[in-house]
Amino acid sequence: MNARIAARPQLSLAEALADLAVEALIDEVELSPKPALVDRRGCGAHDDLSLELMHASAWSLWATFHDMAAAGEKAGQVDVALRETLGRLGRDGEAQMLAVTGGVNTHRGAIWALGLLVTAAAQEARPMPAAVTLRAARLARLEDRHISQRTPSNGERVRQRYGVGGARAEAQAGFPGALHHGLPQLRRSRAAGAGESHARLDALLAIMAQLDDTCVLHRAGPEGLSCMHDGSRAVLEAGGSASLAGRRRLKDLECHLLRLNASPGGAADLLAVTLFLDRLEPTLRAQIGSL
Ligand SMILES: CC(C)(COP(=O)(O)OP(=O)(O)OC[C@H]1O[C@@H](n2cnc3c(N)ncnc32)[C@H](O)[C@@H]1O)[C@@H](O)C(=O)NCCC(=O)NCCS
Ligand SMILES: Nc1ncnc2c1ncn2[C@@H]1O[C@H](COP(=O)(O)OP(=O)(O)OP(=O)(O)O)[C@@H](O)[C@H]1O
Repeated sequence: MNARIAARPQLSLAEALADLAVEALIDEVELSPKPALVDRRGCGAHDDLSLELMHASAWSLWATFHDMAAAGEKAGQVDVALRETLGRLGRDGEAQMLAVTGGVNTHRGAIWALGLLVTAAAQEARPMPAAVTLRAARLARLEDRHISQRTPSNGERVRQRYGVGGARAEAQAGFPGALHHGLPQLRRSRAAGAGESHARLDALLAIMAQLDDTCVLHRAGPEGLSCMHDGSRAVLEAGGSASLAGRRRLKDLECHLLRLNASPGGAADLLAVTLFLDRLEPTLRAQIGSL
């Protein structure tokens, strides 16, 4: 069981879920190396992000995740009223994040994905990954009437230009990048004897090998996306990040992504989702006890 959680035996369900979400974000950013992303070595392809900023941003989101989970628990079911409450909490969370980071987007995609998932998890008697992602998808498919007509986001521009789905479609489909790629690879690599960091890195690569990541498309177009897909697949096919051949290919992949200024931020968010889903049921069973 997780030490931080174990030290607080009286957690409510919403508190335990907020802890899990923040912890998934911290573990994602701390994982090193990660190709062209912020990690303990540096800021990857980003000149406006740092490890410290990512930590401060993750911690600042605890209350947002808590309130989303509490809203899910109170509502008890998926409906438009809950979707609109989440929209409001998500926009407030984004504003809080931007206040902490001085206007830099550190975790917009993560607020969206983990926000839906903590809310869904709060409603599941037995929060197994497939059930929680399905419920989160049902929430994501509902329309929020209060979404304002803001200036198009980077994701919106890229979706229109290249006809890809992005963060919204990934959630509406039940997070296949995490459920069908990240999580199975994490568990396969562990079962094959890889250390935990290598297993997590392999999970990230399995996500990167297939995701239409709008962060990459926005910064480096289709060339960047193909480089990410092909390069990640090459590492896994060479034996994964724990093998020498895999590590050589990982180095090539990072050089290539950095040259293109491409950063797989969407894949990083889905790694956080993968870590969240991996721990969800066992942690809540140990922590809340009533599952
Ligand atoms: C859906 C969101 C992420 C906006 O997405 P959009 O693509 O328009 O914007 P933007 O480019 O700013 O952010 C997208 C982010 O998603 C991540 N991402 C990119 N590609 C993908 C992908 N294929 N799959 C998953 N995540 C991705 C990246 O981190 C990226 O930075 C979200 O910010 C939103 O709609 N918020 C409104 C408030 C709301 O309803 N909140 C609900 C909280 S649960
Ligand atoms: N370790 C990480 N390193 C970099 N980005 C990450 C990391 N973890 C998650 N991300 C995600 O990547 C996104 C940031 O990417 P990016 O800076 O490309 O977005 P942007 O603000 O839309 O675009 P840009 O800064 O290129 O104009 C965040 O929404 C965040 O959720």
